[in-house]
Amino acid sequence: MTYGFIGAGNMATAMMKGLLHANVDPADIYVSSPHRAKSLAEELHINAADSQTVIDHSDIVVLAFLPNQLTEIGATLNFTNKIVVSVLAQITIADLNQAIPNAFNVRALPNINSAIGQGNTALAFADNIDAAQNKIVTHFWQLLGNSVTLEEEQFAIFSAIAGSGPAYVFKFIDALTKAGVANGLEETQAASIATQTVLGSASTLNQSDSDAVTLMNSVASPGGSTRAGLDNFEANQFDDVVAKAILATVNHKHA
Ligand SMILES: NC(=O)C1=CN([C@@H]2O[C@H](COP(=O)(O)OP(=O)(O)OC[C@H]3O[C@@H](n4cnc5c(N)ncnc54)[C@H](OP(=O)(O)O)[C@@H]3O)[C@@H](O)[C@H]2O)C=CC1
Ligand SMILES: O=C(O)[C@@H]1CCC=N1
Repeated sequence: MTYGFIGAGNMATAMMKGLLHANVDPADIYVSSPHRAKSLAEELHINAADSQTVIDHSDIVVLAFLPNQLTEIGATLNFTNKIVVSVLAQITIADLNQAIPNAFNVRALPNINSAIGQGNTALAFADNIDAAQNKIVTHFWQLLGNSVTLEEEQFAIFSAIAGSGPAYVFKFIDALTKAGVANGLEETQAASIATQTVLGSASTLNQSDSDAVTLMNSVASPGGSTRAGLDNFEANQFDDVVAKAILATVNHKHA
């Protein structure tokens, strides 16, 4: 199986690193982009080429440029009979079928954790995709982590929580780090403590039969310091802050 990437930015790099993490042969990965592709290909020992060559050499073509570039790029390249997987946020199957007719189009919404095989990706398939093609695409995403088929109406909220979500988790880790520094820790030490705490907590929740609130309460000893902190989160309407940020994410329209 050969994999082509049109675009060599943050998300494309995460997916290509994820394939390599899953032991895909670097010789089977192709990438094109105006600036970054060549140096990235040298770094990852994969192939850089012009976009049409990438398409022609690939069994699966992944679109990983910005959403507002679809019409122009779609009009200049020939994707006939290719399986085309777009990760362009907010671009629907109908948009893809219009911009890239004569292809087998798939809409995907991944996240950057794909780079280490810990991705979480939503998928929607055009009507002309058959079972064998569905299997090829699903297998590709399984190499990069978890994937789920989702109604297109739910892509916006999936994108906010799973696609943008890593940024919000990193923001929380940064806030914990800053609080650690403000209270006397050295910065790299504070960052390491905060990161390990988030990593361990997510794993504990993932391996537990409990939900997040039950585990939260299990940390808060009666009359203890955690309850004081949780009360402060509550007084500052932490849930509301998060809900508003997610709503802003969902409602944002790409230029
Ligand atoms: N970042 C993320 O976590 C996620 C991103 N996405 C989606 O992924 C897509 C890319 O986002 P992201 O990686 O963050 O953005 P970046 O800005 O990092 O990457 C955009 C890439 O598009 C390339 N590009 C520009 N013009 C062309 C062209 N004509 N032909 C080929 N490539 C071109 C750029 O090339 P060059 O670098 O050479 O200038 C660049 O590598 C977006 O559509 C976004 O919605 C979806 C889910 C998560
Ligand atoms: O910020 C963005 O538009 C993309 C979509 C999800 C994550 N990054």
